[in-house]
Amino acid sequence: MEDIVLQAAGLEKSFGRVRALAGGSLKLRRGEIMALVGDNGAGKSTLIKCLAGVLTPDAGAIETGGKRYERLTVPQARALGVAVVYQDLALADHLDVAANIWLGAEPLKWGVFLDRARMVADAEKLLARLSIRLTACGVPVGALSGGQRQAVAAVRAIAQGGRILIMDEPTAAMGLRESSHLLEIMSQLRDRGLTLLCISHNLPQILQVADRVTVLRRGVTVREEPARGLDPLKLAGWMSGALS
Ligand SMILES: Nc1ncnc2c1ncn2[C@@H]1O[C@H](COP(=O)(O)OP(=O)(O)OP(=O)(O)O)[C@@H](O)[C@H]1O
Repeated sequence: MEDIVLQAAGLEKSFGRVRALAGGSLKLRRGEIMALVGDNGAGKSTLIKCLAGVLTPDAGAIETGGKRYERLTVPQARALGVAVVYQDLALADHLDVAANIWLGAEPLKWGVFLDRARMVADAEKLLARLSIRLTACGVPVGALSGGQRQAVAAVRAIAQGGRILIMDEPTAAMGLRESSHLLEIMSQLRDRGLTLLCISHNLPQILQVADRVTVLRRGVTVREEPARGLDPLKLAGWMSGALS
């Protein structure tokens, strides 16, 4: 049976005269990587912002956690486990891995003092549970590679309750080795039962890890396909409209 964790249907959103979304839909299953693809301006960012509660759709609905929402606020989306791992990552470079994982949700001793020992122990436990190997937890994140930083941002989202992770171009500006490390981490997170929705322009690369692909064209979801064996050229054809 399909285990749907989030479903969006008929989402519409206009900015003045620009129709960014005109029928965006999406179905996310537990423990899958869904690639969200489309040409520039197809509405991908607008769609994920609606899911994360950053934008209010003009029409359509989002179903998650057994309820239907016509609008979500950011705190509501977070409480429902929807977390965006932003491209700029919003990490504190001078703080170490453990401090970044618990940033804004630090464990306290006697309700007042920062419980550093617990912070490190919990971070290490979580990384081990997710099978993510990073340099020691005491290293400032400013010294990590792009892939490792992205992993820290994803782990932070999970530590703070994220179950559906939205990643916008996670491997953009990364070298080959770094991006393949990150793709590996994404697969591990999927194998631990997390759901990943990932915007990507790099079709051959995202097809290496995605389970399914949603194609947006001019604000409309035109395809939802299994990723296995999908030809990137065919995918590009659906994106541009050269193939219907
Ligand atoms: N805040 C905004 N104000 C006005 N127009 C906007 C705004 N946000 C998005 N748009 C427009 O909506 C359309 C869809 O934009 P969106 O950023 O969602 O597309 P995208 O698929 O993410 O594109 P890209 O791959 O280039 O990031 C575009 O025409 C864009 O210019």
